[in-house]
Amino acid sequence: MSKRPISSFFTKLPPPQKRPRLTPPPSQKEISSQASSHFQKDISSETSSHLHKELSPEASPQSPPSTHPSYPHPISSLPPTLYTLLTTLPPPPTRPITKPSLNLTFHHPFLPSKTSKQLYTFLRASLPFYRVTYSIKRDNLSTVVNTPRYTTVFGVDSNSYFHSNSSSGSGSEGLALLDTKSNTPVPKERYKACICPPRPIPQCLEILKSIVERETGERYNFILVNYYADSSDSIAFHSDDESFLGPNPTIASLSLGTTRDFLMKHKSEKSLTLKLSLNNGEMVVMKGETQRMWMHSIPKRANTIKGGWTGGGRVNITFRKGVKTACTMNYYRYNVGDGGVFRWDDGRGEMVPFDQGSSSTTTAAAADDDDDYGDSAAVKEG
Ligand SMILES: O=C(O)CCC(=O)C(=O)O
Ligand SMILES: [Fe+2]
Repeated sequence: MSKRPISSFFTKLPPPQKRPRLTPPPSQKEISSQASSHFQKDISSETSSHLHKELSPEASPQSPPSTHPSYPHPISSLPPTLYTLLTTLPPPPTRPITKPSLNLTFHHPFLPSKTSKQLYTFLRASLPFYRVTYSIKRDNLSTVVNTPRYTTVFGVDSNSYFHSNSSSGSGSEGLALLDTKSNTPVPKERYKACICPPRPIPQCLEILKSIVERETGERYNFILVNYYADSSDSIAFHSDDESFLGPNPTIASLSLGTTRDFLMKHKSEKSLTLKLSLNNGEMVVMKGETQRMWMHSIPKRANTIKGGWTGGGRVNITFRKGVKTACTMNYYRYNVGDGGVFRWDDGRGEMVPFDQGSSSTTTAAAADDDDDYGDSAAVKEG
C-alpha cells in the first residue's frame, strides 16, 4: 500500500523534497480558529493552505496540552510519532455496501494497524470520560438508566464557534465562543440550559477530524467518543436521526481496539439486516437516508475478551454536524452528564474516578443497566 502524504488530503503539493521545512504540529488554538471559520463561510482553500502549512508530516516537537476552562483536566496533544503516522496515511480501501435505502461506506481499514493501536492507547489515556446516568419517565414511573459504556463529547452546533482570541494570551484558554452570524460573543442564555459549557475540540481530535473531513468530503462540528470497557458494554439499536442534525446527516464512525459487531436493521422491512465486524482502524460512514430508514447497534458479547494490547476495550469516535442549539444541550446531557469524570489508570488497567471526591460512582437505586440511548430527549431503546 503506498503512503499517502497529508498534503493529498488538502491540496496538490509540490513533491516532498521541495516542501518547505516544517512548522510544529498545530496547537489547539491554531486549529480551533481555523475550524471555526468552517461555519461562517466555505473557506476550503483557506483551510487547505492552513493545513498544508501546519499538518506537515515531518518530525516535530510535542505540542502543549489542550486546555480550556470547560475541560476537567488538560488534554494531551498528539505525540510527535503519532502525529507523523497520522499525517502520512496510505489511501484507505473503500467498500460501498449496497442494500435498499442504505448509504454506507466501509473503510477497512481507514487507519493502518500500528497507527490505530497507538491512537487507541493515546485517546483512552488522554480523554476525560463519563459514565452517564439519566432519568426517563415510563408509565408515570421515573426510571434511572445507566449508560452501558463510557462517553465524552466535544464541539458546538453551527450557530456558534470557538475562536482564538489573541488578546487573551497563549493557549486555548483564549478560545472564545462566538455567534456564527454576528461574530460577537454568544449570549449567556444560549447555552444556559446546557449541563456544562460547550467544549472546544482538543488538538488531538481536531487533527483526526480534518483527516476524516477530507476523506468524507463533509464538515463536522461534534466529536462523540465511546469507550466500551468490555464485552458487557454496548449501545442499543437506535438511529442518529434527530432533527438537530438536519435532514440526511452524515455520520462517520471510527473503531479502535477490540473488534465488535456492528448490527444494522431496516426500520420497517424486518428481513433487511446487516452485520459488520468492526476491527481496529476501520471506519463506517453512514449517509443519506440511512439514519431515517435503518437502525444500528453494538450488542453485548457473550464471550469476554481480556488482556492483549486492547485490554478488551474499544474506542469509537463519531464525527457529526449539529445545526441546532438543541444538539449541544442533548449531546452534553447524554455524553457528559452530571456525574464525575473518569480517567484511564494504566496500573489498574481500568477507568477510575478522576476526582475521588466527586459523585462519579453514584448510581441510583432503580439502576437499569439495560440497553439505552440518550441521543434524543425521548430515549430510544433497543
Ligand atoms: O460504537 C459504535 O460503533 C457506534 C456508536 C454509535 O452508534 C453512536 O455513538 O451513535
Ligand atoms: Fe449511532
